[in-house]
Amino acid sequence: MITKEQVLSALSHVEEPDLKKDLVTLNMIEDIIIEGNHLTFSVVLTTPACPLKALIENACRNAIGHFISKEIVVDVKMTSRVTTQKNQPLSNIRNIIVVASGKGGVGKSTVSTNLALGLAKSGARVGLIDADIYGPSIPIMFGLETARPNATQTPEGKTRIEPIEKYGIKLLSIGFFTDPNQPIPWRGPMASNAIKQLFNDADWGELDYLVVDLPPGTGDIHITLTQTYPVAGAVIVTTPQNVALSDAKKGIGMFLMEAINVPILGIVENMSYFTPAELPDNKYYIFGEGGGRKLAEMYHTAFLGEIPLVKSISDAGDSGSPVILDEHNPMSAAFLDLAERVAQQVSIVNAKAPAE
Ligand SMILES: Nc1ncnc2c1ncn2[C@@H]1O[C@H](COP(=O)(O)OP(=O)(O)OP(=O)(O)O)[C@@H](O)[C@H]1O
Repeated sequence: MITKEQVLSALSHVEEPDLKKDLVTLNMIEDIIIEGNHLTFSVVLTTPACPLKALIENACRNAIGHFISKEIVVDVKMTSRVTTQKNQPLSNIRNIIVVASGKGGVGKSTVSTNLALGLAKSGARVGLIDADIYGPSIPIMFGLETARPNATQTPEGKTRIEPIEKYGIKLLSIGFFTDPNQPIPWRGPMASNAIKQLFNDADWGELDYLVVDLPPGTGDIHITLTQTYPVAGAVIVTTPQNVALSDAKKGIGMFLMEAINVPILGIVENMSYFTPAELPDNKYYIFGEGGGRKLAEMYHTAFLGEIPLVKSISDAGDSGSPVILDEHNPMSAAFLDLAERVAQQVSIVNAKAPAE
């Protein structure tokens, strides 16, 4: 008969590749049940979107086989408990991820949308805030142009806004509160207050990740947000052109300023190459090649992936059904990979700076 101690001792040889410690030291092993030669245990990952799930499961099986006996029937349950970012004042929201770009029109909203849905697809509880006061595009991308969230008054006279739920996530856009045909000349404090309301007055419930689609560039919203609600990290979206890369550097520089101090989770290069639908294996690097990857290397941050320029992404965005929802489209897997890489980086940042 094997013992729990033997199991823990065997699993202490399995390292979590990102966190660089063994699973037992990281308290990731739970619910060990031994019945004859049948062993069951759970591995509690730091995110359901862990890209190393299969690898860790395999390593656990091998460790039991190698250090105890190959005769044991091993049943590993891969579960997760999402870690919380440092100093998060909103107790119900574990991690705020901002999506930013230096330049406009590079695909920030497309990435935010598919990232949020990708995280939800892996099993996480996800919210999405469209804080792009200059051109909120999330309502169109979700087919919610005419939606208006319910707002109620609490007995204390406070407004409670109910985020709209669609495709398994909760969302709010600054666009739900404005007339799309009536441009608003946002002044600094007014914009900052409107954004704060989306955080403070909304009934988000419990969230593992709140993704925030920021306006392009660097401005009041970025400063208000990062100073009022510490964020877990920023995802920077760029296209391969030099003009976009140079603006992306300014965006990164802002997050790294001492007064702002937001970790960069990584760089996504959007519209990396063009692939015609009828020739899916052909890649045309029309805007140059490798710029996003070089930028990531320059700032010692993760390169989160290349997303090609394909008509289906644009069509999906326009039709209110984001491309990640279409499992037959290869772009669905590409965005799911992206979501896993982002979740992985959040876990790494949290492990380096555990909540106080
Ligand atoms: N990889 C892609 N392939 C094809 N079209 C794309 C791709 N990424 C984004 N688009 C399209 O490009 C347009 C701009 O994208 P999006 O709104 O996501 O950019 P943005 O950076 O958020 O813009 P803004 O500066 O307005 O905030 C949209 O029509 C979108 O569907």
